[in-house]
Amino acid sequence: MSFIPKALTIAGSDSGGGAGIQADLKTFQMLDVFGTTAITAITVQNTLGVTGIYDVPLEGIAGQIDAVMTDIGADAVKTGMLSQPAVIELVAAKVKEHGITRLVVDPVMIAKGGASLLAEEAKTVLRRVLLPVAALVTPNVPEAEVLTGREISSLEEMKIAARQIVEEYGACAAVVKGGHMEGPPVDVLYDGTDFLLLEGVRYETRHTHGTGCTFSAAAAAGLAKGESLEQAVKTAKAFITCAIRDELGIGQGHGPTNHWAYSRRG
Ligand SMILES: Nc1ncnc2c1ncn2[C@@H]1O[C@H](COP(=O)(O)OP(=O)(O)O)[C@@H](O)[C@H]1O
Ligand SMILES: Cc1ncc(COP(=O)(O)O)c(N)n1
Repeated sequence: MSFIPKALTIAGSDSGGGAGIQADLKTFQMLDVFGTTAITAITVQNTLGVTGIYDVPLEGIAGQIDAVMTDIGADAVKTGMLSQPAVIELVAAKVKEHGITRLVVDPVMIAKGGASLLAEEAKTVLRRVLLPVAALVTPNVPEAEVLTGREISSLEEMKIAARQIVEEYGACAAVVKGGHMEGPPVDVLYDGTDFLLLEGVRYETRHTHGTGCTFSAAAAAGLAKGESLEQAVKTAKAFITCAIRDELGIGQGHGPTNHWAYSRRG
């Protein structure tokens, strides 16, 4: 039997299928990685927004992580919605306990519809305990502003934020995503030594629900396959660009992206 790369996502469930655990699993599958899950919260969600959040008890989250790691294992792990400080502390402890090194942290804070997915007091905990064990952190610009306490309105300021996340908070690398900036969406990777700009084309569409989840899951899939960080984020950028470009038109609000598009591209 040939080697099957495996990735674990620790994140929230999106009943609408576009973000969270569902986006992560679809992305892993399309990139030939076997996906496993530890669900942190169940959101009642569709393309119009989030109308309920049910947190999974800590023992349940710990149990899922242990069940996966002690049997199946994971070549990479990613985190999404962690919602509460105690969940972040637990995940950081489990990362150390299981010796997880390829950890992608997507610091999910607010859903596209505006619902808060991370408690206010959790933001400092995230910075203090999870960033130091991350191989890659993938904030969008508003998340990078919260993490660094800086306003970001230019490419230069995105670079400063990416460097701060690595040099001050201890992550191995950070990519600050430019989807919320004006003009072409450029993402900035800092790996502790060099900057890499991931250039993109902006598509005018409202179907961008789950773009951050999908990007970070694709990066985790690349790391699970043993790709270099640079290769993994380049593939992630291509994957999300195709997924936004070939919109599905599902739902009445911010619809999901197209997880088939990258492998079906011409
Ligand atoms: N309209 C768009 N067209 C093309 N790429 C986009 C668009 N919006 C976001 N992206 C890309 O999708 C990814 C996620 O972007 P972003 O919106 O910044 O994060 P999040 O989904 O976490 O808010 C990034 O690679 C970004 O450059
Ligand atoms: C369970 C869950 N996790 C993450 C997001 C963020 O995704 P987005 O910012 O693209 O709406 C979400 N809406 N729901």
